[in-house]
Amino acid sequence: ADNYLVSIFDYSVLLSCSALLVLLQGTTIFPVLTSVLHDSKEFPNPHEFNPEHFLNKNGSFKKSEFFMPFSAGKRICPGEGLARMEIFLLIATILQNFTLKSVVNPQELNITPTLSGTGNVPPAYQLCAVPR
Ligand code: HEM
Repeated sequence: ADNYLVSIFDYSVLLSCSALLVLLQGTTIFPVLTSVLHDSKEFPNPHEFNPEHFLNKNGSFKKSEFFMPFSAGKRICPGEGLARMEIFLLIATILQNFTLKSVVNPQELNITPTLSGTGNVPPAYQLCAVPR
C-alpha cells in the first residue's frame, strides 16, 4: 500500500539533538502499520469489527493488500505461513467438532476493540461450545 509509514528511532540522533536525520548503521526502524490497517478508503469505519471489510458484493472473500498484520519487506514475519496454518487448523477443528452459541443475545455483546499492549482486541465474553 502506498501510505505505508515508517517511524524512525535513532537514539544517537535524538541525543545529539541534530536537526539532520542521518540513518546510521544500527538504526532501529519500526514500520507503523496502523495507517494501512485502519485506512478508511479501504475499510469503511476502520475501527469497527466488521467482517464485511473482507467480503465482496456477492458475499465472497475479498483479498485486501491493505491487510498486512505480518508486516512487509525484508523483515516480514517469517512465521506467517506457520501462524496462518495453525489459526486455520484451530478454527476449522473447533467448528468441525462444536456448535458455538452465545450465552447472551449476540446483539447485546460489545465487540468494540480495546487496546491491549500493542494490539486491538475485542473484550472477553463467554461462549458455549456444544459438541456436534
Ligand atoms: C498471528 C501470528 C503472528 C503475527 C500477527 C506476527 C506478526 C509479526 C510482525 C508484525 C513482525 C514484525 C515484522 C517487521 O519488523 O516489520 C513479526 C516478526 C517476526 N515474527 Fe511474527 N507474527 C506471528 C507469528 C509468528 C510465528 C508463529 C513465528 C515463529 C514460529 C514468528 C516469528 C517471527 C520472527 C522471528 C520475527 C522477526 C523477523 C525479523 O525481524 O527479521 N511470528 N511478526
